[in-house]
Amino acid sequence: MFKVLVSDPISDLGIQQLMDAADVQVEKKTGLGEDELAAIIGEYDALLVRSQTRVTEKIMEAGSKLKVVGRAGVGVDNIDLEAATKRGIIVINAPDGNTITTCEHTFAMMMALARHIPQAYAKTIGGVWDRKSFLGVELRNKTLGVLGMGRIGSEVAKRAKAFGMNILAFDPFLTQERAEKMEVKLASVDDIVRNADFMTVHTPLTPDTRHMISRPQFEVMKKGMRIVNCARGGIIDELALVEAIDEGIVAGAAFDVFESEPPQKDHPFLSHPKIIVTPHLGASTVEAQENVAIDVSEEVLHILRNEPFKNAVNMPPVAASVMSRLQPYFAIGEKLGSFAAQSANQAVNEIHVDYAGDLSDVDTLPLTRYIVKGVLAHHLGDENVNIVNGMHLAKSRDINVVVTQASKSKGFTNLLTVTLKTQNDEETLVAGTLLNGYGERIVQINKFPVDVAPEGHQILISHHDKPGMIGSVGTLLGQNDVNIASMQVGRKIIGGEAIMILTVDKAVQKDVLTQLTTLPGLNSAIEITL
Ligand SMILES: NC(=O)c1ccc[n+]([C@@H]2O[C@H](COP(=O)([O-])OP(=O)(O)OC[C@H]3O[C@@H](n4cnc5c(N)ncnc54)[C@H](O)[C@@H]3O)[C@@H](O)[C@H]2O)c1
Ligand SMILES: O=C(O)[C@H](O)COP(=O)(O)O
Repeated sequence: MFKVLVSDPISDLGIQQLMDAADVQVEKKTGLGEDELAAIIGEYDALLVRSQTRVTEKIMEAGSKLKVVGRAGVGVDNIDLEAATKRGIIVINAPDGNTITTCEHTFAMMMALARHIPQAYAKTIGGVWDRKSFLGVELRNKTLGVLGMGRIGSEVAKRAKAFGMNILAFDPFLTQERAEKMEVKLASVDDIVRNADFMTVHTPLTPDTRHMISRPQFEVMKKGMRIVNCARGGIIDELALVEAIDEGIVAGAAFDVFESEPPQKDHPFLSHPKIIVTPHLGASTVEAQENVAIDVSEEVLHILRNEPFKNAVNMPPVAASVMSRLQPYFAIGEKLGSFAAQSANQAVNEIHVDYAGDLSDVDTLPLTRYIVKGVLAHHLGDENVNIVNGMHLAKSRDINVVVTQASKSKGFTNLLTVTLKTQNDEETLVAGTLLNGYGERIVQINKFPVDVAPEGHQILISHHDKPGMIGSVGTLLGQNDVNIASMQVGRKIIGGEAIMILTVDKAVQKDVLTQLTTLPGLNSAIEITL
């Protein structure tokens, strides 16, 4: 039974599939401090959060069973990604579910700013009928500068066009071609600052974007600018903004987010007549909360059940087209890695993976992660390695991961060859393929061609090719109550070196392997479990 802790308010409807899953127990405990969370996290396999819970290194350290942190939303700045990656904790988010909702909130803020709605509301309900103080401006024919043209920024630009606005857009990844397609004008930050009437930011908070609008930008800013921030506090320098408003450069600002949340009671935004604020409500609609919770619950289930999942924040994204080509190979890739590590059973210096045939023209990194996981898990334990931290663990142990593509596929439609180089410059090679209609097959072990299904308990025997070997191995295993399900023999030349690979029904005792090595002509016997 997997235990999932929900530590922020997350939509019940959205997490219904987790609550309904027979193998999952969901517990909700919101409002916990770091120490309180660290004290209980050890019991849980998954943690679901929004932006309130700070998932710090201390919490991950205490989360000995933690496999995944699911963020029901976009921003993961409340999660220590480096600490998660180091420990193999997968961090996933729900990047699409709240895009429209946040875009609509941006518009609500822009309209409220243009028409002084919060200020007018406050006065009206206070009994003052003031029709003079709140002269607004239209959006029509105004220029809107959009900084960050990702999911939300693009939707904002689309809607702003419907309001008759002209759009200046800046994003390091926005090409001229895409800008034209979206009917926006590609601009620099400086162009926007100097020419826009309204400006809205939709970037993440990074070292690059922190205070990207600060004193130098305010100094050259078009007079009367109105600024909206529904992205992250800190993109716009808060103190410099207040100064710019007081100096008459900026006409007003609408902020949903703060450099520190919640803001201190004496934060200058909270009492400024030209600044309107909401308490980080950008994603707070019924629809968005349901969407993000559904998305994140689905992925958490996949991860807990060891099923392939789409994207993790602490791994590079994989295009759906690449994923659909690679996914069928994940299981055999991991098994080949594990088989190679178990048969080498020595410290590994290099993991060399060669992809051929169908796998020669696709970005195979996600598949390599499974192979590396398979190799390392034999030495480090299944619970300590996964596809998120495998590459990191290999690097930290000075294990080179070398990938080649497009070598000969030896007649197979697809061929994965894993070669482990070990300390004494020895090599262990295992190659496998997915055979149409027959599934996974190991087709080569070291220099010997074989045809073996990689599953269950196997015994890999190295021996001299001579009459009676199969019989003596079979007899000895029979005497020890080990039932053989299948057997394959591989050799290069008659009477030379050979290998035997047996699939047996249960784990083999160590002393049975020792007895096998006493048989005349038998060099080694290794048990391999897949
Ligand atoms: N207020 C809320 O409740 C709320 C809700 C959802 C998202 N957000 C925040 O909104 C922001 C945008 O979300 P999104 O889903 O559109 O993300 P996104 O990843 O789709 O888009 C972000 C864009 O910013 C661009 N960018 C990065 N650095 C930049 C720079 N220096 N200058 C200009 N552009 C830069 C990226 O290229 C990308 O296109 C994030 O910070 C997210 O956390 C806030
Ligand atoms: O990054 C996000 O998704 C937003 O900031 C929403 O945060 P929330 O889930 O805490 O509302």
